[in-house]
Amino acid sequence: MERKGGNMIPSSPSHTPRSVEKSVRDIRHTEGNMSGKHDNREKGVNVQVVVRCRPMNSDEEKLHTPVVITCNENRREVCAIQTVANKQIDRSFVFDKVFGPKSQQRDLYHTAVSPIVFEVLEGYNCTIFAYGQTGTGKTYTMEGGGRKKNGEFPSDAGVIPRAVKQIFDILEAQSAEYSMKVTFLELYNEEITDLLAPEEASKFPEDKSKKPIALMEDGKGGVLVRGLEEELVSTADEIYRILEKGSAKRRTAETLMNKQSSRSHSIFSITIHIKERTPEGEEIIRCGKLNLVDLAGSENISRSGAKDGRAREAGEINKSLLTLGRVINTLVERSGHIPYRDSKLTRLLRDSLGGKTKTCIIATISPSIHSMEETLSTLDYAHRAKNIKNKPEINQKLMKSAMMKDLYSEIERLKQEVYAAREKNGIYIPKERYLLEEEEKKAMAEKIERMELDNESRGKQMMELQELYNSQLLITASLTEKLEKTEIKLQETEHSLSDLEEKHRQANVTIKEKEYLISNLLKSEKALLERAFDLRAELDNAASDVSSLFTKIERKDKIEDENRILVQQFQSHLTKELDTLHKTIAASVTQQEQQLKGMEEDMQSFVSTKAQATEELRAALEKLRTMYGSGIKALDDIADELDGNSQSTLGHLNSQVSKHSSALGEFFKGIASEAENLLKDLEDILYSQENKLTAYAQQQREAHSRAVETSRSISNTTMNFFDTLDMHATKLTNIVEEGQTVNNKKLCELERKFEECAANEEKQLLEKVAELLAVSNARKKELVKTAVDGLRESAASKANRFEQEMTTMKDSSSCIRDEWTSYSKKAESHYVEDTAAVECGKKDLDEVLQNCLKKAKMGSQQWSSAQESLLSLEKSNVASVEEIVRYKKFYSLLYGWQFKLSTYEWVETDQTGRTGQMYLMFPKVYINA
Ligand SMILES: Nc1ncnc2c1ncn2[C@@H]1O[C@H](COP(=O)(O)OP(=O)(O)OP(=O)(O)O)[C@@H](O)[C@H]1O
Repeated sequence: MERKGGNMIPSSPSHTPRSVEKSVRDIRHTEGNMSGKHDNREKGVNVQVVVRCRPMNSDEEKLHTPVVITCNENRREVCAIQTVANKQIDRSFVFDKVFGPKSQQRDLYHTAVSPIVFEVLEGYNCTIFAYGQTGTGKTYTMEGGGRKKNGEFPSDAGVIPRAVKQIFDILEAQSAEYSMKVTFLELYNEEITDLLAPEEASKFPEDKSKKPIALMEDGKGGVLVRGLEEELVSTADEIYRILEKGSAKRRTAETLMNKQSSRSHSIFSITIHIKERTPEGEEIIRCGKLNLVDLAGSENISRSGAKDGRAREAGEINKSLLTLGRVINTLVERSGHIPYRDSKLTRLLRDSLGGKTKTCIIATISPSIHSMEETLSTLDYAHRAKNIKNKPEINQKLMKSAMMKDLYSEIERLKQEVYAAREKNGIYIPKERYLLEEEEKKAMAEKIERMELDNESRGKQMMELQELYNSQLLITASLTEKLEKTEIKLQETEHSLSDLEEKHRQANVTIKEKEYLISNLLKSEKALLERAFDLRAELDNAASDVSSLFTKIERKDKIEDENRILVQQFQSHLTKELDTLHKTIAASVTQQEQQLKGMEEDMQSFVSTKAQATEELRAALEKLRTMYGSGIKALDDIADELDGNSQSTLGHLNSQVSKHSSALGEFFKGIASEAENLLKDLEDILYSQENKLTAYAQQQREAHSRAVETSRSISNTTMNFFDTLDMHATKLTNIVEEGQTVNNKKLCELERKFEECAANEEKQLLEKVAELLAVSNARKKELVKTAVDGLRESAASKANRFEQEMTTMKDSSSCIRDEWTSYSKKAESHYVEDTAAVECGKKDLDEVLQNCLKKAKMGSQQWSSAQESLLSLEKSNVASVEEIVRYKKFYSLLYGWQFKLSTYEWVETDQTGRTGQMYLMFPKVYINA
């Protein structure tokens, strides 16, 4: 097979001005206008963003550095576990592809890069960026491990060698005619260096291995890298050689983070030209380009530890990266002007960011907690970049004949240049270098002129100085004399100097001591200041404590007010209750009085009835007496008559006597029944009186017991109320006491703390400071003390007032209680007395009644016995009269009848002590024998 790459005419559509001019000049036969691709061009294709997390390195593993990044390749998610203020905040990001720490170079390449390579071979321009913090594996991902000694393809080979190998493999498999060339440049401090340029003496002696390359606008919005070396490659091995060559030239600076960290951006470009044949048999060239960009570390420059000389370097790296960020932001936000021109990096990659190129960004991150900040910023950056839209277009295919024609004319032009140079028998110098040298020459001539003028003025100065020298010699002679004198003096002075030196040394020692003291003082001042701040914070705390105390006091006041209101309510309630009690008692007293009055009236009416009955009894007795008198008289008359007419009227007498005797018997019967009725009435009256009295006594007892019950219940309620009041008062006192103790404790604590602090500080400070501090402490102490005292006083006065109030309340309540107790005692004693008096009265009355009854019974018995005796007497009389009439007719004249009345006296004493008398007279009949 013919070595296709070698047969191809090298052409670079973008790296050299010539090739670009050519490509623009050519009439292009455009392919790839298929509808899908056309759509992509219209809508735009998002930049593909891939995240790769490196594994923990040996140092991190040794130190057991915590892992804060987790990668979920299936869900294409990266999760950052962040702890802010003891709270775990997880942030997750989703990307087009995610590769975890265990991912292999091969996996990443096949999943993310291989499809891009196919697109390159289709004729697209594609760019792969590696973006991330230093040491996260950008270079590892792009370049990978070194080539193995036996020439094998290593397993850790990166994207670049794999891409080249894949391209070769595909093209070989297609047996296509192609050529592949690579360029490798570095952007460092905004300067472009060709990493593939041959080693040659440069006009920059400080960096011989590199020559600066300019960026040029092509006038059509594109950028050209002028004079960039392009190397033709035909095997993967060649790629390694080129990479090694380029890497050796890359500038690396040792930072604190990664000893091999790259501080420059590198762009490795592969351009492929593939020869094709049209159906018409015409040869055309398909062109694709792959840019592989390894950006500089994205970390914060201050953290990387770069110093002094690297400041510019850092600035420039940042300039490129910052501009890249700004370009991405502007593209994402679609906010007007895109600042491509602000840095060389963005100028070079312009087409890859929002242009016709297909772009993929590989963001590399570290899983370590120490890189958390940078990792998050990388993830944010990459996530934002996902929204960039490019409008990829297939490069126009060149016709081989047109290309050949162009190349021939180019060769012709170059030939003419060489010829012209040869004709002049000299060395051909490019115009720019000539102009530069001319300028240098001019500058040199000006410099020489300036130096001549300078020389002249220096000669004049020399003359002046000679004169001055002569005069100075004279002066020196006089001065030598003086010197001698001075030397003597000097010796003296030396002595004193040594003294002084000694003193100086001592002074130095003193100064050192003082310096030490001053530094100590400064330290103490600083400590003091810190302490002052602490104190201020503590004072603030104390103030807040005091304010909380005030709030507590206010709360206490409020409670006191509420208590006062409660006491007032209680007072009014008590007054009301007392009023009601007073009224009840008054009502009961009036009721009792009324009952007593009623009783008195009843008694009076009873007494008057009794008096009346007695009167009636007396009148009846009087009547009886007169009746007896008249009866006796009539008997006397009869006896007289009998005496006178005994003889004549003996028979008549007999009948008359029997008549009289029956009349007398009836009369006695009537009197007896009357007396019996009278006595019965008396008895009834007395019984009814007794019943009434019993009922009244019962009523009185019930009323009294009711009154006593009411009084007792009121007393109990009042007692309970007093107990509740007492309990509340005790509770309140306890609360106040507790509050006071807490206040006292806090205040004591504050005082103690303050005194401790002050004592500690006093010890630490020097005398002067101690004095000042003492003064300020005293002032502060006084302030605090006055504040504390004031607080204490106010708290104590409030507590005193409260206690006073409580005592007054207690006093008044105990006074009321005493009064109440004495009143209830009095009422009870009155009740007892009244009950006793009533009982006594009732007893007396009972006794009187019993006496009355007894006497009435006795009266009635006597009356009935008198009646019986009278009747029996009457019968015996009748019998005797009959006897006399019958058997002793003669002797009757000799004997006379004699009646005598025996009197019964009944004395009674009533309640008032008055005595009344009742007389009952019974006739006694004696027969004078
Ligand atoms: N995925 C990975 N697997 C194994 N080792 C890795 C991986 N990624 C990075 N490393 C190792 O980490 C170290 C640093 O990687 P590398 O030099 O590629 O970082 P970098 O991002 O390119 O740094 P700089 O910005 O300084 O160029 C290297 O020793 C590399 O071998």
